[in-house]
Amino acid sequence: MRAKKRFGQNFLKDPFILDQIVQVSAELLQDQKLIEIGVGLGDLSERLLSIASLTTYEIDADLCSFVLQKFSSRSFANTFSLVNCDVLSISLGIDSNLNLPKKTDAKQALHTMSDDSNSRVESKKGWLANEPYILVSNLPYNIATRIVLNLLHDPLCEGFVVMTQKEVALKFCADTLSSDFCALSVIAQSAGEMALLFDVSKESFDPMPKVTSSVFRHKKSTNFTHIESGFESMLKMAFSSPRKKLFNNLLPFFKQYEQENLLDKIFAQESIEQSARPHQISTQKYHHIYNTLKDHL
Ligand SMILES: C[S@@+](CC[C@H](N)C(=O)[O-])C[C@H]1O[C@@H](n2cnc3c(N)ncnc32)[C@H](O)[C@@H]1O
Repeated sequence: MRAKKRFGQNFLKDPFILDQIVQVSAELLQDQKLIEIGVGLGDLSERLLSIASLTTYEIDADLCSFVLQKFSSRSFANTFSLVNCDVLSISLGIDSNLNLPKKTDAKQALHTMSDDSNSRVESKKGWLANEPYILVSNLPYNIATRIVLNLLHDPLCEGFVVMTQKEVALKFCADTLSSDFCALSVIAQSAGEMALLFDVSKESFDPMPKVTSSVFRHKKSTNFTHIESGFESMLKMAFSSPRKKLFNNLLPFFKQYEQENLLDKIFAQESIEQSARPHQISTQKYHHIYNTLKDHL
């Protein structure tokens, strides 16, 4: 079976790494549904079936036929469902975009976005299942960031174990003060607990990718509340020039709500130095900044 580059097909062949992924997944899994993105040649799916029933989403019809044929002669203790579709065509039902609200009706936009998000959480519709689930995947690298963001936003995704390029994993798992700390790290920490687990060398795959990969784990916080798109818009501005002062990056965001004076007060109240850079501020402080702005509108 020839790998298709456009679908990010780098198949994980190292049995030791495959077993390690299954082991950390088993530790995370309780009674949730188990879901995988990308069946590939079925090596990870086959091992995951030893711990639970599994639903796998796969875009490539050729791989679906190959794996169904391969599995036809085996009997698994658990049930396997293979869904041939593009996961990104499945509606998230939650607004995860990082676009700024329109300047003309900025105040209205900020309120509308938070109102919408509350009602969405209550609707109990998830991205990849309508019941609590854990996702395990060696992700297609070209869409890995989008997939991880979707999982972080989905209240029904209670956790995941994924492999991405190391560079992406470092961003999602970075802590304040690290040079990798960015908007993705703040979003990840807002949703729950992240842990960078281990690196995987290029040689573990066929075909070999150009870069090293890393496996990381997320556990959704038990008191998870929806991550508002207004908060994400603020983060986008905060990290727009990562080496510049946070104050200057945030000023245009506050200006559009006619609250530039409030930014000074928040910095004083939160004991944030005017010279602070975006990566030096904790996730908690970013929430305080956003909530104080919202309280003033
Ligand atoms: C990096 S490979 C991993 C395959 C296998 N799980 C493994 O570990 O070897 C990524 C898999 O995701 C599939 N894929 C790529 N884009 C997808 C999409 N948008 N929706 C569903 N599956 C996708 C690819 O066809 C491929 O099988």
